Amino acid sequence: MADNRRTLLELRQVSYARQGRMLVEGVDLRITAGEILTLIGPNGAGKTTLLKLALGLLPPTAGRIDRLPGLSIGYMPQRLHIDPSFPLSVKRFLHLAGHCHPRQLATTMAETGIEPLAGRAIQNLSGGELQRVLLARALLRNPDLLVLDEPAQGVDVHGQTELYQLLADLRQRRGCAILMVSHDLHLVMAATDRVVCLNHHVCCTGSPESVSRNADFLTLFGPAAQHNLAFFSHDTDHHEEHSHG
Ligand SMILES: Nc1ncnc2c1ncn2[C@@H]1O[C@H](COP(=O)(O)OP(=O)(O)OP(=O)(O)O)[C@@H](O)[C@H]1O
Repeated sequence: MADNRRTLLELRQVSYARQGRMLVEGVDLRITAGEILTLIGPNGAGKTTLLKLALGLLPPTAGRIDRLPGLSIGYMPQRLHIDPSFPLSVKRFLHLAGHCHPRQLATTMAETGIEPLAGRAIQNLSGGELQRVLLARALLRNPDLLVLDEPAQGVDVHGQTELYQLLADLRQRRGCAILMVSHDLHLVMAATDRVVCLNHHVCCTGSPESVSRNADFLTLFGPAAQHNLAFFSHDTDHHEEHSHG
């Protein structure tokens, strides 16, 4: 991607209300080409709702959302309903979802390390295996922006580290931006350029270091945040080398 500072997506004062409840309130958010931006926040804070607004799956109640014309987005949802009575191999699932060239399918499966799963029934995959298949599906769109809703859910601790490393590699190799929701605070802090802490409204935003020191962040996450800081300090130098600021 030639211009790494190009704005891909911008939300201005975006709100979303449902049944009289304000789920997202006055959010400003800008995603530029090639950056990794992570949304954190407690359960029910509106993170998934905000992703759906950004994707255009929900219409905002107020505010405006601008997407770069022709922007290609790959979305990995938090949940996927698969009919257990309709056996479907991983390869067929990806083929149906991707409408892509067999060579592109093979490359993407290699990139995400799921070749050994090709013939397995999608219904029988473990949580971590399924997450990689869903990531591959999102990549088949050749996205400028990958949107991932809790990509590491159901993945064990070792697998989580690998998954975040894979995301960093994908960004490096493909130059795509990544917007993701995560609860794995300490892992995310090392694997992201910018953090947005959401509790319906944006509580704080900035580099991982600045957010992890922010009073609102510490209030929201309490002891978990302190724990996180201990982990994060190990990774700070490493992260700084790759930071986009
Ligand atoms: N279709 C809907 N109708 C009514 N309320 C909804 C709907 N979808 C979500 N909500 C509510 O909106 C709030 C925010 O939900 P959302 O899924 O965006 O939160 P989240 O931050 O992603 O949570 P989690 O971390 O638990 O996944 C929750 O209280 C949820 O119950």
